Amino acid sequence: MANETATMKLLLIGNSGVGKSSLLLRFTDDTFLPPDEVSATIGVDFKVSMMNLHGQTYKLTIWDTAGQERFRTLTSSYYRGAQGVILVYDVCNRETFDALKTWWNEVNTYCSSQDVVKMIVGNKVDKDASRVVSYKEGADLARKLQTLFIECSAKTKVGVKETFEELVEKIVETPNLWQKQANSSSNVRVTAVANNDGGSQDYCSC
Ligand SMILES: Nc1nc2c(ncn2[C@@H]2O[C@H](COP(=O)(O)OP(=O)(O)OP(=O)(O)O)[C@@H](O)[C@H]2O)c(=O)[nH]1
Repeated sequence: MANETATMKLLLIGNSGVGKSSLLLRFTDDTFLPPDEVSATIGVDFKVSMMNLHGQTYKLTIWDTAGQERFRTLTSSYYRGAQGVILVYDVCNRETFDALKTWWNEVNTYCSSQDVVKMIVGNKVDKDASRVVSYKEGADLARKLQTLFIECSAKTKVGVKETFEELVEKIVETPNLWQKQANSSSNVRVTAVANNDGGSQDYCSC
């Protein structure tokens, strides 16, 4: 890849309260707000973060979408042009894990690229005593869907950096995403394609 800043659009989705905004804040500002200072996302918010990976700089625009249905009015526009999607659940809340099926289908419905890289993320592993979804269940689902999986905690920062790095790494290894972006958007400054042979990956829908 050319030594020039490339832009990526990443998305955080999942039920309300799973910790999407907290993960974003931990990653971009290395901060965790106490529960009484956290408010639900209304519509969509986004932050920009630079990442250096293998000598290449990436400008990440990370979109944090509202989990609450009533705020999700512009769904298709969230997904437009996204190269990576992080599907978050709370390891202490089974309903949020079961809801991944719906979120997965939404990604497949709205993502403009078949090759978009998806990652399932189990958050709040610091609350071990309250855990109801095991690591194995998360990993099994990811294996079934042929997608990436990680557990993390926005509170303790365990796994947060790795989440974004693994996702970006996988996007870089998926040349179709870069070629499509370069072809479809003349004002996006991506001048080269990842120099590897990692071809497009098939993701089955559930
Ligand atoms: N213990 C613990 N609490 C967390 C963690 N991540 C988030 N929380 C708490 O979970 C609650 C919801 O977090 P948010 O980041 O607002 O969740 P969200 O998914 O962005 O919610 P919406 O904006 O409604 O979609 C807050 O009280 C956070 O402090 C974590 O890793 N560990």
